[in-house]
Amino acid sequence: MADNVQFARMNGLGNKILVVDMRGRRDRVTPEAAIALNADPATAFDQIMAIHDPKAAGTDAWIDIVNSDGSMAQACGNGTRCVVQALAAETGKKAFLFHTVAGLLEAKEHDDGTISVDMGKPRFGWNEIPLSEEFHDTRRIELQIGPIDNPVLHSPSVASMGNPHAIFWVDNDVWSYDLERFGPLLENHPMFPERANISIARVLSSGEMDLRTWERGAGLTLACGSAACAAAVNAARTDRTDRKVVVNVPGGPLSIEWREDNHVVMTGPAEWEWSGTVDPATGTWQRDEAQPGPAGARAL
Ligand SMILES: N[C@@H](CCC[C@H](N)C(=O)O)C(=O)O
Repeated sequence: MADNVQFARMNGLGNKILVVDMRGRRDRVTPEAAIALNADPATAFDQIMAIHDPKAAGTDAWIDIVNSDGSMAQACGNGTRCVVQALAAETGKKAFLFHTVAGLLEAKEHDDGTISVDMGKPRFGWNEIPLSEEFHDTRRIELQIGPIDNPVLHSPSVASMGNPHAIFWVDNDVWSYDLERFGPLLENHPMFPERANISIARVLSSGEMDLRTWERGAGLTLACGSAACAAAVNAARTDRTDRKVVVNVPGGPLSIEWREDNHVVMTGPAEWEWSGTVDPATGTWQRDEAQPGPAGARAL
């Protein structure tokens, strides 16, 4: 047990997150540990957010993001809010600058407990997402699923929020689509050489939409923050909505603003559930009944 680290089980609108404290260590959470943790119903998760020592001056931490299949992700909006809440509870700080493989992320906790994350600038180039085919206009690409003459889902908008997203626009209730069936087919479609997060979006008004997401490397989720950002920017650039929208994901509403400086800011809640210790090499874990969590004191 000497090699164990603290972790907190948290969620961002139901997106299941394990925040793992890897500060002061040189090793990383292994894919084997991630797969073992996900196989246990008590610790099953969508993403691990592993907090490492900062690698650059002026930043608070380096964050590794691990999907439940053990693969690495470049962005996780809901997980970032969880990291902010955990570190704010530990340090009393309200504003943070994180470093991830996709770049720098500014985040802050507000007085009402909600957390905003500047998710950076969206990228729309076909080779930035990336796609395997050249498209000059990624607001609507040729891709469909279902019968060839009557596709169930077709013509998505695509974007990178650091990670790849495809947004399929629908007119009907987002729950009337079998995302559990079509999600994995589209996630692994040859169009997406690095796979993709697949979302179904229904625009309700110029300021609101419903969204369901099949996450790359994690499957069906109650919330995907980067998908909400990708849906919001694509809705705005296809004139479906304004640049400031509420995105209703199954876990609740997220506020997304695509600012004039091209940065996308996501605001929403984070929730601590319980804490424990885990071996980052194997995933062997133990619950710590004494940890009070953010409302009391330390979560990590
Ligand atoms: N839940 C996340 C996104 C997770 C990453 C994704 N599965 C990927 O591999 O890109 C969020 O809240 O943004």
